[in-house]
Amino acid sequence: MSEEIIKLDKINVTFEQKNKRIDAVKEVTLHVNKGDIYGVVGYSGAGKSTLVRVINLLQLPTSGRVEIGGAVLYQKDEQTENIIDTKTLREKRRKIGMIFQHFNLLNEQTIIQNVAFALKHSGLKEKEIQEKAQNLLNLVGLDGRENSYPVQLSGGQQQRVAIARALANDPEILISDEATSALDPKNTIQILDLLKDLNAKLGLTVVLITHEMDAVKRIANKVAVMDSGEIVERGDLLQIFTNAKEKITREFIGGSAKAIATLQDYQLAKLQQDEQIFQLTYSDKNVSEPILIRLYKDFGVEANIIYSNIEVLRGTPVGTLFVIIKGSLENQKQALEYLKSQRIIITKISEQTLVEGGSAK
Ligand SMILES: Nc1ncnc2c1ncn2[C@@H]1O[C@H](COP(=O)(O)OP(=O)(O)OP(=O)(O)O)[C@@H](O)[C@H]1O
Repeated sequence: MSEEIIKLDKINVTFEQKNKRIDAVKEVTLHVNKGDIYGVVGYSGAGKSTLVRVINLLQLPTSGRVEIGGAVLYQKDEQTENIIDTKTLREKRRKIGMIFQHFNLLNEQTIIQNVAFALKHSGLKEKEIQEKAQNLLNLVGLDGRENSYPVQLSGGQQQRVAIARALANDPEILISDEATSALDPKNTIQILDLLKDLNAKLGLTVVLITHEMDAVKRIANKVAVMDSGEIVERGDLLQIFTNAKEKITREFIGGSAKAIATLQDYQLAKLQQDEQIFQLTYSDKNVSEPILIRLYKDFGVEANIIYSNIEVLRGTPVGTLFVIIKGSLENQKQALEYLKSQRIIITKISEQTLVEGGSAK
């Protein structure tokens, strides 16, 4: 079984202001396996930053339990509050790197000095610090730039420095809080690919906070959707993309999920008695196979495509078709069995699904 490196249980964070109480995080349980790239998406104000700051107790929860790498950092229920001692907390925090939208580099220092700064309390000798800082810069693709100053670098390069700095104390976890939000599309892709690379090379667990589903699609294996302080949906990337239940998830995913709204407005009313709508999702080698032609030839079932889309999830093309299948019930049943045998995920688009997802814009 995979090891759960982050275990947040029943986390609540409430901010009390003069006349106002803000429940920023409500009863959130989030478990992240070692080696996951776990995307947390949501609109601004959903509570994403507050939730991830709980992981290293930069934000103390109002109640709940925080366990990181098997150590309980914080636990509070009605009777008791237990928090790990300051010294151990400081050590634990060093094992959790963080990067942000703003790179927060020291502008008067060269980039190698910026990285070395994070090693000040590492116990290493000055020469070892310099060597390690250089290796980290090499790791993030900045060899040869060590004596540049932050202003001499592009945004993407500055974020690489911030990543090298975040990795200085060999963290097992990296929290990325909107780290690509200020970057142009090309740099965004490069930084995301670097995070994926570090995840593969170092076994680094990444928590990726973002409002951009494209970032999640590119590198995450799991995703949670936050809305008004709660996680409203979560799962494996493919599962969420093929079978999102919540309207807000569909809004984030766009593409085929949005097509459901169009179906409600347009297609469903036109269905004949011997017709049903299905969403077919297929990946890998299936993508190019002429499956629908076989449905007609082998099973006498007509399949009329009303929407098609291809997404690339973690480098794998995933196709989605919405089809109206027409034929006798028995033939339809056989055709669906055939599709299943081809490892195609079939979701019947029922009236209920359409109503639930229908108002997505
Ligand atoms: N220190 C604080 N004091 C009071 N309210 C806060 C504080 N920090 C966050 N909040 C409020 O908590 C809610 C959640 O904010 P949070 O920053 O976690 O959301 P977010 O999903 O990360 O959005 P963004 O991407 O805009 O940061 C918001 O209503 C915010 O105004």
